[in-house]
Amino acid sequence: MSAQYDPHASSLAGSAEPAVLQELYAIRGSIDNIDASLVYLLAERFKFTQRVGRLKAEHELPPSDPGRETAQIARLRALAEDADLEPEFAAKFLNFVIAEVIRHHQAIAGEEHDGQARHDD
Ligand SMILES: C=C(O[C@@H]1C=C(C(=O)O)C=C[C@H]1O)C(=O)O
Repeated sequence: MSAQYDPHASSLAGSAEPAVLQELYAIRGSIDNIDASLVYLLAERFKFTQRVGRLKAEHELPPSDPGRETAQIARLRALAEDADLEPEFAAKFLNFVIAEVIRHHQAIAGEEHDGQARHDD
């Protein structure tokens, strides 16, 4: 955790009663915990997708898999509906993450290709 992080950083400090601010900070403590979990979860997801990227590059498979993506987006939309989360938001979020993963896979494939080209020299 960053040593400089101030959990009470706010532009609202002078605008509300101390009791209101106390409640706000308490709620924000949980928001902070969730945000930290999201970062750890995303980091772990990217570790796995990097493995997929290396596997695909080794076997000359394309970086993206549209069939898999369509199924995942449909699944996430349904989960979001059950969880009372905007399905459109869930789909946008997953698409955003997948686009980044595909960029990584393209980079890994490029490195693999460069490595092979050097090896063939
Ligand atoms: C991770 C993969 O590669 C890409 C990224 C995906 C993802 O981030 O979930 C899904 C499909 C692929 O377009 C995969 O094929 O499993």
